Amino acid sequence: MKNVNCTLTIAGTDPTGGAGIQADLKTFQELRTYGMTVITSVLAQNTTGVQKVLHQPIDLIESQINSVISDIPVDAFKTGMIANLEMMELLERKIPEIGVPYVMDPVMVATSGDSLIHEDARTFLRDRLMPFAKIVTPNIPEAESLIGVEIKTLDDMKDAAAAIVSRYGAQSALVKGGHLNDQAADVLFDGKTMHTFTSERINTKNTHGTGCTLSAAITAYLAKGLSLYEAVELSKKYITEAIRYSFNIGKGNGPTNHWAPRIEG
Ligand SMILES: Nc1ncnc2c1ncn2[C@@H]1O[C@H](COP(=O)(O)OP(=O)(O)O)[C@@H](O)[C@H]1O
Ligand SMILES: Cc1ncc(COP(=O)(O)O)c(N)n1
Repeated sequence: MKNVNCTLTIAGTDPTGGAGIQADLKTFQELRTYGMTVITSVLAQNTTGVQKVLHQPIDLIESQINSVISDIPVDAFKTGMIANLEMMELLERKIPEIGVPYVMDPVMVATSGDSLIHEDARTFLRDRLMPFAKIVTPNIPEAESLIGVEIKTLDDMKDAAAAIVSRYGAQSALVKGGHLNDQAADVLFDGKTMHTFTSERINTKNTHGTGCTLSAAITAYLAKGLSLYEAVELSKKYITEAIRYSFNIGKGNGPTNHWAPRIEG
């Protein structure tokens, strides 16, 4: 019998370690799961933005997934940056094969403002991959792009979460309020009930990788067998402390601190 819960992220990289695969792996590790990675795109990026991108060949992405699932049972997995249509078509085949709770972080634009996904792939992500998701975790610009409506208030966020579930078939949607000015409230609609998770807004520019970290934490907690509500509640606490004690390094938006949630309880 295996003695650890196993997590997998399918995403792009960040050599400065703040976002993407690297943030996911740190989160998986801190939350005491066995973290694994499939790399979709290799990026040259840092706290100031994205300098270069190389998408991996589709057959190499498929082989990485096969290497993992033919050997080690995955308990929950997430996707982050899936840059183009070909990668999404591959994932449409592979997600049901992986067959465990799937967390979709619909990554579109980095904190720096750089676009991380081709325009034509957004529709595919929404219409073909979203129905597989146990939870999809858009930030406000991503939710606006998904439903085509502007989001300015908490009520708009709730409407967006409900629309994502009812229109596009995700089991649940967490619309994150990090981009609203006066609050750090996230809204979860689980198909039946609307929940709001609120924390104080921390006055910092160091928010590089916050979305990656939050969705990786949800994946880890789901892998450990927690309910969706518990997974989101604990992940919100994790990201709040990781932002509160974020590292003041780099010339742009610094990274989150993965030790903080543990040190501070
Ligand atoms: N300044 C902040 N203070 C506290 N929480 C924040 C802050 N900025 C973002 N968050 C939280 O971090 C998580 C990621 O949110 P967000 O920044 O909206 O996503 P993304 O990184 O995908 O753009 C959410 O739980 C959000 O509420
Ligand atoms: C490879 C990769 N994936 C995702 C993000 C988004 O990061 P954020 O969590 O700051 O929105 C990123 N900057 N790089």
